[in-house]
Amino acid sequence: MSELPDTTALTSINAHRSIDLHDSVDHHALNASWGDCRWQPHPQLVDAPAGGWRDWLTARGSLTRKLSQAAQQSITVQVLSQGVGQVSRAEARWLQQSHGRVSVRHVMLCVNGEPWVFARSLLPLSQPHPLYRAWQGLGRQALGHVLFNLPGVTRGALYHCRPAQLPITSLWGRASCFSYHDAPLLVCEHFLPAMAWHLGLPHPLNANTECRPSNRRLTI
Ligand SMILES: C=C(O[C@@H]1C=C(C(=O)O)C=C[C@H]1O)C(=O)O
Repeated sequence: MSELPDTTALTSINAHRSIDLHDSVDHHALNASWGDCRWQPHPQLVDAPAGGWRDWLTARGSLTRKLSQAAQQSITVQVLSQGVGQVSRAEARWLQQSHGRVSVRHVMLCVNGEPWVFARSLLPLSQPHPLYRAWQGLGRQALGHVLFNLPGVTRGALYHCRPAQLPITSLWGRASCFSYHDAPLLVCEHFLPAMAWHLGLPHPLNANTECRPSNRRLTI
């Protein structure tokens, strides 16, 4: 089977947009440092997430839809980048792609312009992927709209990571592998302080501390 063409090398789709988050984000650093994220199966964290966090970490439906219901507003997808990118060893193992190329999509799921969730999704390119065309055409449409409206897509077990494992301020993270006609697609989602603040979720490290986000925003 021939490799699918993907001419972009970590192309920033929104190069003209500036990101002004709680921390300044060097996107390439963000991509390269992803390997530091330690995913654990749910039972290992079973007692850790307090209060409403458990529900957010274990819900298996569309996160975009759940966020939109909780915020009572529509969610906007800000695409940070999409194109061939680096994957960590753990991610490569997860996708069984130790030598293959992978297309990496980084987005912020935003409410009122504030980033609530950072998501990193990976689609292997080492052989033709049945979701490749839809993936390439996503733009600002949420990946969840494709994944949860396509019969035959299945979702594997959810894994979690503890807060503060990204170069931006992140709270709990969750990840799982979707499968369509045996082709995998890995979706990793990290909850951000603005979401916790607006939804009244407890600070993951100190239940008595509020998750007040910085007043800096994603600017477009
Ligand atoms: C997977 C979903 O799609 C969301 C949208 C994403 C995107 O557009 O890149 C990525 C991760 C998700 O949080 C979902 O809604 O559950």
